[in-house]
Amino acid sequence: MEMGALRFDKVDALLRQAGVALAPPSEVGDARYLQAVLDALCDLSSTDSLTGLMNRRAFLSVLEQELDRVTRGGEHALLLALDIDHFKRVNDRYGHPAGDHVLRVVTKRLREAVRPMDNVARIGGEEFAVLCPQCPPSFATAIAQRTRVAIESAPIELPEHGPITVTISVGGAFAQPWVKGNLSDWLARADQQLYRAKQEGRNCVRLEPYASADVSAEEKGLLFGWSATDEQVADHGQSA
Ligand SMILES: Nc1nc2c(ncn2[C@@H]2O[C@H](COP(=O)(O)OP(=O)(O)OP(=O)(O)O)[C@@H](O)[C@H]2O)c(=O)[nH]1
Repeated sequence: MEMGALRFDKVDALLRQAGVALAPPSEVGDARYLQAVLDALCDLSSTDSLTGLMNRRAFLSVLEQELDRVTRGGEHALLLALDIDHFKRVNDRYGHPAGDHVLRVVTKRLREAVRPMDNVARIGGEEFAVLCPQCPPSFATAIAQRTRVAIESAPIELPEHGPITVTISVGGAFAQPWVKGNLSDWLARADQQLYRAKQEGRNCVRLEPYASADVSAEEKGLLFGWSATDEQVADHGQSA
């Protein structure tokens, strides 16, 4: 392929604007340059530019993979939906830049409040989500409360305006092993709990009640076409 036949003016401008500097093809060769452009565009299209978090599109893709893993017999996964309380008032009182500052501080605190393996994303204006893989339901309340407390526990210092108290409401829902899950259903269930948290006073956590799924070997076979031998292999794999 002739590099001269491709137009790079728009992509160059976009990457420069995003602060991405790539070595030119004359230095690294055509193939490596093209790969670097593709990688940079992938990063841009999956990142929220204000907070640096994964955006909704990228998060849905991660969630889909996790659902698949859990459905095939992994451990439970917890999805948290988190929303800043009365965020409109922050914008209205202190201005949009102050609101943006709050979004960045909330991001930092959420990242610090969860495990490195958990995925934090910004999925809407003032709405965040956290995916906690391998999360036994008995840990869920503590994890969700940790995120809530991380935001409430210290005021956020607004440049030019001083400290304000910010709180979040948190809703959570599980993906269960051996249950064929559905992405939009999982999101909707977490959102339902978030709605409950808002209705029941804000600055609180509401998790869906956990129902254990006892799935027989026969049902697993029907769901995934597994044989008893497959299952023995999988069980040995897990306990090793
Ligand atoms: N500063 C800033 N504000 C944003 C951004 N995205 C969305 N918003 C604002 O987020 C606010 C959301 O307001 P509402 O949906 O009414 O929710 P709320 O005021 O947080 O109220 P509750 O969620 O019911 O507690 C609106 O004022 C949006 O303009 C952003 O990127 N930056």
